[in-house]
Amino acid sequence: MSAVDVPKESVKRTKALSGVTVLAGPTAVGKGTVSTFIRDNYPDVWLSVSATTRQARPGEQEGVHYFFKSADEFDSLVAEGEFLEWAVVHGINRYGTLRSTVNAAVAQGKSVLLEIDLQGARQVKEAMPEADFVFLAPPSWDELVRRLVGRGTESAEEQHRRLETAKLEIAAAPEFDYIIVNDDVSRAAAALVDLMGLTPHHIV
Ligand SMILES: Nc1nc2c(ncn2[C@@H]2O[C@H](COP(=O)(O)OP(=O)(O)O)[C@@H](O)[C@H]2O)c(=O)[nH]1
Ligand SMILES: Nc1ncnc2c1ncn2[C@@H]1O[C@H](COP(=O)(O)OP(=O)(O)O)[C@@H](O)[C@H]1O
Repeated sequence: MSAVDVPKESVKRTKALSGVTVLAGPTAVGKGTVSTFIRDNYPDVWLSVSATTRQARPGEQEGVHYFFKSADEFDSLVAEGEFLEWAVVHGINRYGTLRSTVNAAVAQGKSVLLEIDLQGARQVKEAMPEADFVFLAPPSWDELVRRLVGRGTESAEEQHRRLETAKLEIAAAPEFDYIIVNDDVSRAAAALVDLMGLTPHHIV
């Protein structure tokens, strides 16, 4: 796998705060890790809980990590227009953001964060162009490969497939308003929270 150039950090605000921030980025860059860190350390951020057809993993709770749905339940939600966006991610499972939960949080003045994939980010951009779009980038291509391999949750074949997708996702970085490099989880989380107009406190 040949190395590809990764984008540099760019967090200078270029548009008005909208209350909705979309975080996307390539596989294994640390989207889940940064989101979990934010959920645990920044209660002022309202982290959207997605619906998914994938199986719950040990320790995952309904309504905290995801709303777990059967394929039929997911179909009904799609048919009823309940999704702000949804996509098939990594070829198998469907994931989507429920319109009602996001709208309710926005109406209450919450700072909403959606951690979704690139296909979903593009759909939100169509529906809510005023939202803030943040791309989470790896410090380097080699580090992204190390994180994917180090996580050890995919077969070698699946890792290869995800890295091919990651190249396309990295090429889409210019579609985003801001870029945060996930070099250090607490620093990247603080940069994101700062961008969302909230006070990033320092955790020792
Ligand atoms: N489009 C979209 N993607 C989502 C949503 N929720 C999660 N994802 C993406 O789905 C992918 C898989 O997430 P997850 O099931 O946690 O698996 P893991 O990232 O492989 O541990 C990640 O790329 C997430 O960004 C959503 O509501 N919509
Ligand atoms: N800033 C970081 N430095 C080093 N390792 C990281 C960092 N952020 C995440 N990781 C590790 O990289 C791997 C992929 O992170 P994960 O959150 O699962 O990625 P994603 O949700 O984007 O697929 C995990 O093993 C995680 O512990």
